[in-house]
Amino acid sequence: MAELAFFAGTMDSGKSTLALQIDHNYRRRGLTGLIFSRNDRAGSGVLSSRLGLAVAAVEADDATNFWQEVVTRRTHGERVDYLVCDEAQFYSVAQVEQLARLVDDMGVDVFAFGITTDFRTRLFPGSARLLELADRVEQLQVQSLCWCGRRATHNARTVDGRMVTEGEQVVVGDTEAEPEPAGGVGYEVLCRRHHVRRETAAVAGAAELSPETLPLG
Ligand SMILES: Nc1ncnc2c1ncn2[C@@H]1O[C@H](COP(=O)(O)OP(=O)(O)O)[C@@H](O)[C@H]1O
Ligand SMILES: Cc1cn([C@H]2C[C@H](O)[C@@H](COP(=O)(O)O)O2)c(=O)[nH]c1=O
Repeated sequence: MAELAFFAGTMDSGKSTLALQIDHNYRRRGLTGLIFSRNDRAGSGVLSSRLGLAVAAVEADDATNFWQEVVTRRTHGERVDYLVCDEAQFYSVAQVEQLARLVDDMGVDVFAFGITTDFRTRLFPGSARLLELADRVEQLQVQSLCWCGRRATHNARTVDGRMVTEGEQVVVGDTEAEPEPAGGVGYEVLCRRHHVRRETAAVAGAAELSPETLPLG
C-alpha cells in the first residue's frame, strides 16, 4: 500500500540525509522516483545534505502541480513509483493535498521532509497540512542539541548571534555559518526553554557544550 510519510525535525536533524538514503535504497531495488525540493540552501534544482552529498532535484515553486507532474510523465510512458519531497514546509496546502491524492489514486509513495515550525514557533502551512494528512509522521532519530545539551526542539533565527522574532516566515539560511554573514540571517536550534528566553549560544557565551551546563542525566 502506498503511503504519505512525513519526516519532521528541526533544522540540522538529518532530514535531507535521510531523503537521499531513501532515494538511494529505492533506486537500488529498481524503483523509479522523482526528487523535489524547494529553496534548498545550496541553490535551485538541488537536494543537499550537510554531510556533503547533493543530487539534482526538480525545483518546486508556486506553480508546481505534483499531480500533473506525475500524470504527464506517466502519460509519456515514464515510471514514477515514488516521490521524495524535501523542504516540504515551503509547499502550499494545495500542493500537499496533491501529494495525498497521488498516494490514494495513483499508488505513488510520497516521502516528505521538513521542519514543522518557523522561527516564531508557528507551523508552516505546508507542514500543518502534512501533519493533518500523513499516514505516518516520523520524528528524526538524530537529536540536534541546544547549546545547553538538551534536545533541540525549536528553530531560532539570528542576526549577529541574537535571536529575532520579527520578519518574513521564509528566509533561506543555514545553521552552520558562524557567525552568520554581517547583518545577515542565520539559524540556531534551541531547546524550548532557551527559545522562550531568546538565549542563543552567543548570548549565553557558550562556545561549546559545558560539562557544568550539560544535564548528563
Ligand atoms: N562533518 C560531519 N560529520 C558527521 N556528521 C555530520 C557532519 N556534518 C553534518 N553532519 C550531520 O548531518 C546532520 C545534518 O544533516 P542534514 O541532512 O543536512 O539536516 P537537515 O536536512 O535536517 O537540515 C547533522 O545533524 C549531523 O548529524
Ligand atoms: C526556522 C525557519 C527556517 N527557514 C528556512 C531556513 C532553511 O533554508 C530551511 C530549513 O532547511 P533545513 O534543511 O531544515 O536546515 O528553512 C525559514 O525560511 N523560516 C524559518 O522560520
